[in-house]
Amino acid sequence: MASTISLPLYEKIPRKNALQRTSDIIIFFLLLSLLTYRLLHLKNHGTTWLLAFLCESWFTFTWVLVLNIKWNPVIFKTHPDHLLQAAWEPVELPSVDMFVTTADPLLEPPIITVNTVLSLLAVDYPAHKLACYVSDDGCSPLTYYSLVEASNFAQLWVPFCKKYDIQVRAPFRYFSNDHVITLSDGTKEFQHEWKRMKDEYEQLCHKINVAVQKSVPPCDFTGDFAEFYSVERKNHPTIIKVMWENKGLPDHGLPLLVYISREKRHKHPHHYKAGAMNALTRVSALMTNAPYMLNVDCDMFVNNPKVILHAMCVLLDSKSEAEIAFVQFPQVFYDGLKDDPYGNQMVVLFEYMGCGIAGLQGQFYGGTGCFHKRRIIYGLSPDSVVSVNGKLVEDIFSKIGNSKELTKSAIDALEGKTGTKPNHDLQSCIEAAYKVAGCGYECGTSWGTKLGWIYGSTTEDVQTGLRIHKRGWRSVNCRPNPPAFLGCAPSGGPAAMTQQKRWATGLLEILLSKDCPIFAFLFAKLQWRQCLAYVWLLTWGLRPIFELCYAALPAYCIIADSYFLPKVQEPALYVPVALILTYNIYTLSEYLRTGQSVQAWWNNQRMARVNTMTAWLFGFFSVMLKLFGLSETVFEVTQKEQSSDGGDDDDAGRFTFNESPIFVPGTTILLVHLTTLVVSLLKLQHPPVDDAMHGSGLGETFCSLWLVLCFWPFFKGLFRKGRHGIPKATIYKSTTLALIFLYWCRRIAITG
Ligand SMILES: O=c1ccn([C@@H]2O[C@H](COP(=O)(O)OP(=O)(O)O[C@H]3O[C@H](CO)[C@@H](O)[C@H](O)[C@H]3O)[C@@H](O)[C@H]2O)c(=O)[nH]1
Ligand SMILES: [Mn+2]
Repeated sequence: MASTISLPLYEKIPRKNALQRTSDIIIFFLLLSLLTYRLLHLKNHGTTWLLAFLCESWFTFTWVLVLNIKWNPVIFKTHPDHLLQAAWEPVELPSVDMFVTTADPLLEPPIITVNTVLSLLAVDYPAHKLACYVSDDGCSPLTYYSLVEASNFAQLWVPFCKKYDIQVRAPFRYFSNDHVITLSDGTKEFQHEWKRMKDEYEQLCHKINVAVQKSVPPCDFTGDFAEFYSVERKNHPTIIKVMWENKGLPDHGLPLLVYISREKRHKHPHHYKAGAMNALTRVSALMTNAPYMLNVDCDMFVNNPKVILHAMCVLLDSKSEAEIAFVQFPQVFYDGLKDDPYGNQMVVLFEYMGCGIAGLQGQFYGGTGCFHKRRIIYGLSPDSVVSVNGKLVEDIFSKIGNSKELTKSAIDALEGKTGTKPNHDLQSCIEAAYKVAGCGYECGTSWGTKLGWIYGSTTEDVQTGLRIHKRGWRSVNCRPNPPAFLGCAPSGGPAAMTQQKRWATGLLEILLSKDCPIFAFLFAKLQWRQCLAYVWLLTWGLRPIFELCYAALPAYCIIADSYFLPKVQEPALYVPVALILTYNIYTLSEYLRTGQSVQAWWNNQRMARVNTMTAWLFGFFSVMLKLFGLSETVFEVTQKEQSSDGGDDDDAGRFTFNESPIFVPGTTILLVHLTTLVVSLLKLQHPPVDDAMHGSGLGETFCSLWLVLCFWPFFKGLFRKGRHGIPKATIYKSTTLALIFLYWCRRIAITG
C-alpha cells in the first residue's frame, strides 16, 4: 500500500523570514536597552520606576516568547492529487466520523448549523466512509426539525454538488450575492438544476424561518418529535436519532447522519463543549467507530470540498503514523467586517504565529476544523503505535466505563481494527448508545480526565491539544487553498468581548492547573520551545495586570507631575521612540503583506489593547474567583449571525455596547486619560512645572494620547445612543472609578 506511493503526500517547507528575524531581534535589543536604562536609574526614582521596570520586564519576557514562536516558520503543503494517483482505490480510504456541536438555537440559528451539516455531507469523499454526528446541547426540537428538513434537501443537494463539482457546498454561501456564478457558462441542464436547487433551498430556509418565528416548537410532539415533549435545556433524557442511514453505497447516497442530544440533569456538570465532544466520541464509537474524527463548530462550514483528502495526505503518510496526532486547519472567517473593526479575524496571527508554531512541535488544537485519530484520543502514545500492548488494553477497561460494547470498540480502535467492519445493524447499537450518552455514564471513569476531551477549562481545545503534545505527539497545520473551513467571527462589542473573556479565562485555567506546560516539559514529552509557545498563549490572562499598570503610569505621572519616560533632552529617549517606530512599522508590514489595509492594522493594534485591558481582565477575575472557590467558570456561547450580505453597512463596523460590566474598565481608562490629556496640555498640574528635568513631559502625554486613540470607539460611545452608546450606568460607574483613581494619584503626589 504505502510503499507503492512514490510522490510525497505532503511536504514541510521552511519559510524565509530573515527580515522578520532581524526586526524581532532589534525590538528585543531595544527592550533590553530600556530595561538597562531603568535599572541604572532605579535608585534615583521611586515606586513608579520600579513598576515601570516590572511591566517592561514582562513585555520583554512576552517578546522573547514571540521571538521563539516566529523563529522557524514552516508551511505544510499537501498533495491530494498524489493520494488519488497512487495505487489507492477509494475503498482504501479510511472512514471518518464528523462531529458538529451546537448549543443554543437562539445564539446559533439552526440555518447556520444546517449549512455546516450540508457542506459536510457533500464533501468529496466516499459517502459510505463518512458519518456525520450533530450534538445539540440545546436539546431543541427546532434544531432537530431543521436537520430533518435539511436531510431531505441534502438528497438533492449532495448529488448536485458532486455532479457539477461545485466548489462551495454550503448552500447559503453558494447562493449568496457575492458568490454569483455565471449561469450562462453552464449547460441548459445545469441552469435548470441550478434554479431548482435554489428554489428548494429557499423553501428550506422558509420552512426553518417559519418554525423559528413561531417560537413554539414546529411540531405537536407526536411521532418523531415525541421525545422532545417537555424537555428542558438543562434537564432532559438522551435523544438519539438516526436521520439518514447509508446503505453502503460509495458514490450514491448520503453519509450516515445522526442527531444526539446527550442527557442533562441539574445535578450533573455537563462540561460544555468538552462534554459534548466526549458524548459524540462514545456514541460514534458504537455506531461507526471510524479511526479518524473531524470536528467543527456549528458555524464552520466546509469551504474546500477536498478537505478530507488534504487531511488524509498527512494522516495516511507512512512516516506520520507514529508521529502526527492531529491535523489542524486554521480558522478563517467569511464576510469579515471591513478593516476588521473588532480585531478578531486573526489573519496575521494565523499567518505568522500559526506558521511559527507549526515549525515547533506543531499547531495547537483550535477546537474546530481538526482531524484527530481516535486511538490517540483514547490515550495512545507514539511509542505504543506499532504494538498496542496488553497494558494499554487493560488500561482502557478501567477508564472507559461500564459499557461492554464501548470497551470492545475502543480495543478495536486501539488495535487499529476500526472502520473495517461492514455497516452493521444500527438499531442494535442504539440502546448501548443511549447508555453512553447518559449524564451518569462518566461517573467513576476517566472521561475528561485522561480520556477524550479534557475538562476543567473553557478552552478545552487548547488543553486537550496540550495533553496530546505532552505525550510526545506532533501536529500539523494544513492550509490548503481555498481555505478548508470558513466560520463567523463575532461581530458586535458584547459578543467579541465575551469570546475574548472566555479565551483568557480558559487559558489561564490551564496555566494554573496541573497541565501547566512547564510541568509537561519537565516531567513529560513536551518540547522546550513548544512549551514556551504554550506559555505565550496561556499567559494571555495575566497580561491585563501589566498593561493596566503600565497604562496607569502616564496618568499618575501627569497628575502627580512626575515622569517615568526619558525626557526630550536625554539621549535615552531614542530607545522608546525607536521601539515604538520599529514595532509599529513592523506590525504594519505584516498586515500589508497579508493583503490587509492600514486601517485593519490600526484596528487590530487598538483592539489588542482594548481586549487585554477589559475582556482579559474579566477572564483573570473569573479565574481568581474560581481559585478562591467563589464561583465556577462558564462557557458562554458566542452569538453567531449568518452573512451580513449587504446589511446596513454604516452600522456594521460601529462598536456596540451593552449593560455588561465588561465595558466599565475601558470607559474608566478612557475617562482617566481624557482628563490627564487635558491636564497635561493645559499644564494644570500642581505644583507648576519649574524645571524641565522634572514634571511630566512629552512621553507621558504621548502615552495618554495613544490610549485615548486606542479607546476611541469608547469615546464615540459616550455620545451615542442605543446599542452604539455606552449605557448611562456604565458611564456613572466609570466616572466614579476614574475620580477615585485621579484623587488617589493626587493624594500620593501631595503626601508622598
Ligand atoms: O455547552 C456548550 C457550549 C458550546 N458548545 C459548542 O462549542 C462550539 C464553540 O462555541 P463558540 O461559542 O462558537 O465559541 P468560539 O469562541 O467561537 O470557539 C472557539 O473557542 C472554543 C474554546 O473556547 C473552541 O471550543 C472552539 O472550537 C473555537 O472555535 C460551538 O459549536 C458550540 O455550539 C457546545 O457544544 N456546548
Ligand atoms: Mn465560534
